[in-house]
Amino acid sequence: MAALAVLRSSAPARLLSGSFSVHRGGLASWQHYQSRRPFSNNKILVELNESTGVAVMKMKSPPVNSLSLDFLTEFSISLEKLEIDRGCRGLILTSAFPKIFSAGLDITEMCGKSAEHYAAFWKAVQEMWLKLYGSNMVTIAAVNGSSPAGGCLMAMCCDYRIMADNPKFAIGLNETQLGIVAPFWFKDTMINIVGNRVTEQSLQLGQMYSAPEAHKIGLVDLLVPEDKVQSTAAAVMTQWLSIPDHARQLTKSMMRKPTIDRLVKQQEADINNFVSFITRDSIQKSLQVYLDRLKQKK
Ligand SMILES: CCCCCCCC/C=C\C/C=C/C(=O)SCCNC(=O)CCNC(=O)[C@H](O)C(C)(C)COP(=O)(O)OP(=O)(O)OC[C@H]1O[C@@H](n2cnc3c(N)ncnc32)[C@H](O)[C@@H]1OP(=O)(O)O
Repeated sequence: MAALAVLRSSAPARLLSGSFSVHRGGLASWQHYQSRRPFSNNKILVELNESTGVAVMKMKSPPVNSLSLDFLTEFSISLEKLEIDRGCRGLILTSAFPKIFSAGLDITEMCGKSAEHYAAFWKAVQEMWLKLYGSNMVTIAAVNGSSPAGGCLMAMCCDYRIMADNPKFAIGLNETQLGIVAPFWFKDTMINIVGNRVTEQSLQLGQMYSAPEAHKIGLVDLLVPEDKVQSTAAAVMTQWLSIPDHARQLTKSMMRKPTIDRLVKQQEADINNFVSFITRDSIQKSLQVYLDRLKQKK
């Protein structure tokens, strides 16, 4: 968080616009952030409304917004651009697809690849978490569909979660169902929202909660009809932005810094842990079985 605060105060918006090709239009128009990365297929659509200072980030990686290395890299770059843009104070994170917010980490990135690939992938997952959980902006997740594991983590990183009131949509950290283990920083993020007891049970069982259940345990803050998710997110954002930025940001930092520092202090060790865990034959087998089942369910 401290690192992001420094970035924000030291990079003038003019410089940002120049280096990242941010095109500014009239007051009422939406701005489109175009990524220049050659490998980018624009899996993330970002629209910044200059008059409100609110950006809407829509995940758009078919079919299910799984978090691949490319996706995560593009996500972190997009987020960093917004973070250092003084004209942007709030971020609404949502999905371009009805029914799916995000399917979580892309399982194919964790199967049958090299140790180097796993290390790069895990670093990208860490970066996504550090940037989103440590953001100075007001962040609101407009959860318009199911959101297992890494998808749930993204929503949990936000300051407030609004979910579509549909019992068919589920959210939770289901890692144990795949035969894997949610890392300590996933666990800490959940504890900070729902407390130790609920987290322990959820993680052991790999529990997915329907939208009403998630609301009941406090994993999501508000349930609204599917067609009201975006408008409600905008309305809640207005409330949050009425608080002076410096006071809100310092409070957020005070609450989240210990959790963030814990990973920052052992980022390399956490990558090594992940690589040695995911390369075990038994873990590779579990993931492959899970993936095959997913593909066969149709
Ligand atoms: C000792 C301590 C050591 C610590 C080490 C730490 C290790 C921790 C490692 C990792 C943490 C992991 C985090 C994760 O996020 S794992 C991912 C968990 N995600 C899931 O379980 C979601 C699985 N998907 C679903 O449940 C469903 O797909 C759905 C509800 C998201 C959507 O359902 P539906 O609309 O019916 O779509 P399909 O199921 O038909 O899927 C379409 C298509 O997409 C593929 N797919 C789905 N999810 C993923 C995914 N997460 N990754 C890759 N691919 C995915 C699916 O297979 C279909 O493919 P197709 O048949 O080829 O079309």
